[in-house]
Amino acid sequence: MASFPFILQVQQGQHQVELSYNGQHLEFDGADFDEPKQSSGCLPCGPSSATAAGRRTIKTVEILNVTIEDGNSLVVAVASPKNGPTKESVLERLLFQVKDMPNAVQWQTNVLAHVYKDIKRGRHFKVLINPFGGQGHAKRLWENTAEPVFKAAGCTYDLTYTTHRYHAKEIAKDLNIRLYDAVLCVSGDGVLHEVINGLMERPDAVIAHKLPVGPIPGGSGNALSFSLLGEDHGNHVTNAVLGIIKGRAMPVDLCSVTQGKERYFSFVLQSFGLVADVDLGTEDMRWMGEARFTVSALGKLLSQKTYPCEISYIPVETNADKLRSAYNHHYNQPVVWADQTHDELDQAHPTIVDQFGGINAPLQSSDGWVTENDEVITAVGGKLPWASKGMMLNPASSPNDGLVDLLIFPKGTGRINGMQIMIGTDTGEHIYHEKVRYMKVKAFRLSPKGPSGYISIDGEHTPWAPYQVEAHRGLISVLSVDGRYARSMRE
Ligand SMILES: Nc1ncnc2c1ncn2[C@@H]1O[C@H](COP(=O)(O)OP(=O)(O)OP(=O)(O)O)[C@@H](O)[C@H]1O
Repeated sequence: MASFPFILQVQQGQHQVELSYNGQHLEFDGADFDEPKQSSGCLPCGPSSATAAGRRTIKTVEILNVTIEDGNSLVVAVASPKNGPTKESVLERLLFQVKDMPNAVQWQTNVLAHVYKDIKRGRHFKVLINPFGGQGHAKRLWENTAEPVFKAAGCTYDLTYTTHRYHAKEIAKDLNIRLYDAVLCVSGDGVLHEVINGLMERPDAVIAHKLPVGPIPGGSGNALSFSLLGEDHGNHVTNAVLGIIKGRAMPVDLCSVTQGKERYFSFVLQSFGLVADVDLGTEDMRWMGEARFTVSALGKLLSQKTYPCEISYIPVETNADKLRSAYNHHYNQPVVWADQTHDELDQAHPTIVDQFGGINAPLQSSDGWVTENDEVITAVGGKLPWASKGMMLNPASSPNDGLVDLLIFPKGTGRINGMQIMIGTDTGEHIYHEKVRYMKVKAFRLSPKGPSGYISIDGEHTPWAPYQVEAHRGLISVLSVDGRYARSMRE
């Protein structure tokens, strides 16, 4: 391979421009990005970030494609942060006139080989769109924002609009997985939950569970998207698409949830009490978008309603400061990708066996179970830091530590403490509040004692009956550029 920097002289109208790629950045020297013609064909129109000297720098991860078009145009397609407070990425097509075609073709080949060094270029996706997710904007988000970015990157796809509940699950169960590099859901977490459960229920789950998934935020909560992209970018469609095009398969744990004779796989939250009420009891507030969760949670915290239950768990760490140290230690370790690790499901172990026996097995004292009979405001197990925008319930969550985060707001919290805790969930600081219990557990079992109420598994309404949860390491993979979730705990 040629050595860095790869340099190409091109023309941009009257300007002579030098394109220089050094393996980390692409630098444009002499370009004038202020003229609208330079972003012709961009969807949406690209921002200007030219400096006085006509220099501009684009990171490798932001480069989608380099194409030669109309015989003598070199087009560099990028998705980079726009100027302004949100720093949301936007698609731009930067257009130059080629002066020396053989050199331009060589430059294109060298740059693309490096930009897509560890990742397949021109991936083919199965795309599922829930036209009714969130506030019903998923179709528009796909057509106006996501699709142009995939096209610019040379990706292709088969598209299906979900027409009914469980449609995504049916599709995942029947999908010819060999055709696709990933399944993408333009939806909330509910459709992703269906896809994951569809893949896990297949007779060939041993192979199917390896098909990566990718969220494109089109629901109300978008917990996976926020966890991947962070508080500021979780709702940004172009950022999500960039992560899908340039990401690698990151191993992500699934929780096995057993209830009666059923088993579900959960990747977001298993909630009881207030959080389940907020999740499932606010359908009539869907018009509010993600604000429905905050508004409803506030009302319910003020009411101080409690829910009797028995909770058993196998604790691993119950101290919030120690959880933060462990989080930071782990966060600084090198990333491990799905193709560099083994999970529990392989030809030698073709089914997932719950180490702690599931809901119908007696609790073994040798496993270290602790049991509490009490009333709680809410008890939530989970595997993702963010539950929605401004609601970081499980800040110590890790994609693949093989453990479940368990959060309990006990009875008697009081309104003032309740308000402080609620404010704390914005940044995850609630876990340090004296009235909050937050821990890592190997498994937990929750038996509701009240007459009726909500239990939510990833936003799905499940029966009012005892359930048991344990995590299984790296059972699915999610496309990610960073190989870890966005930072959710302070250093
Ligand atoms: N065409 C459809 N008609 C009715 N329901 C649908 C349709 N397509 C999907 N669904 C159901 O909608 C549910 C919620 O979908 P989704 O997760 O996309 O949105 P959401 O609930 O707004 O988002 P979030 O889970 O982030 O809160 C899914 O469980 C799915 O079964």
